[in-house]
Amino acid sequence: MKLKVCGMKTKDNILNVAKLNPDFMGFIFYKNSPRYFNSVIPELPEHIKKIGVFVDATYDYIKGIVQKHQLHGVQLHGNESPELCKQLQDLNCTVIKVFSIKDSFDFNTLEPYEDVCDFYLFDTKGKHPGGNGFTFDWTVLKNYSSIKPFFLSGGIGLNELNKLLSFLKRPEAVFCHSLDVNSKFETNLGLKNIEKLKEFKSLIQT
Ligand SMILES: O=C(O)c1ccccc1NCC(=O)[C@H](O)[C@H](O)COP(=O)(O)O
Repeated sequence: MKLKVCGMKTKDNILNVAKLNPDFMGFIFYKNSPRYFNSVIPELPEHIKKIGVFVDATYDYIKGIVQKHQLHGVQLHGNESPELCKQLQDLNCTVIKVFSIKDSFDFNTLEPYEDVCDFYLFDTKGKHPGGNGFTFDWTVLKNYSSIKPFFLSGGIGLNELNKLLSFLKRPEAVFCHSLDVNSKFETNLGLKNIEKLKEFKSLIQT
């Protein structure tokens, strides 16, 4: 199972997380987030994909950030249109379209995005567009009707491990490509706990 660590902020912490070799690292380019990234991403090993997180940003803003930080992909947390996703794919960017779930979800909503994004990411619907820190009912994914690989996100931490490992054995997890973690591994906003991440990574990869 692949791992994305999201909401990175400071140089030392970014470099320490990078030593764990996650598959993706996420940087939030949404000014209202306490994890807003407004700095320079230090050089990372090529195999760690740099993902920019946006909420209802314009094409020009996203394109500017992608070019400035040499991002591999974008993660879209707002009401971005399929047309915008297509434009971003044409930039040679991996597009991860986020859908937030509370108690239920109409998977027909995904249909217009099928051909214009590379991954879906299922997060928990809460007060904020992301980083809410609690899980949604993963059994909702029993109705997942696509074959597109998805990221599972929202409140995932070490305490969720047993539930997570049993979810990953279920048929509805067959297209689960990566786990996305954030606030449950923080010592402070944007600052990740390396030991906890190391433990989590080893447990999801055994
Ligand atoms: O984390 C944020 O502050 C944030 C704000 C606005 C949009 C997205 C944001 N985070 C994106 C992520 O990928 C998070 O990892 C995801 O929402 C799960 O977060 P958490 O529930 O804290 O594990």
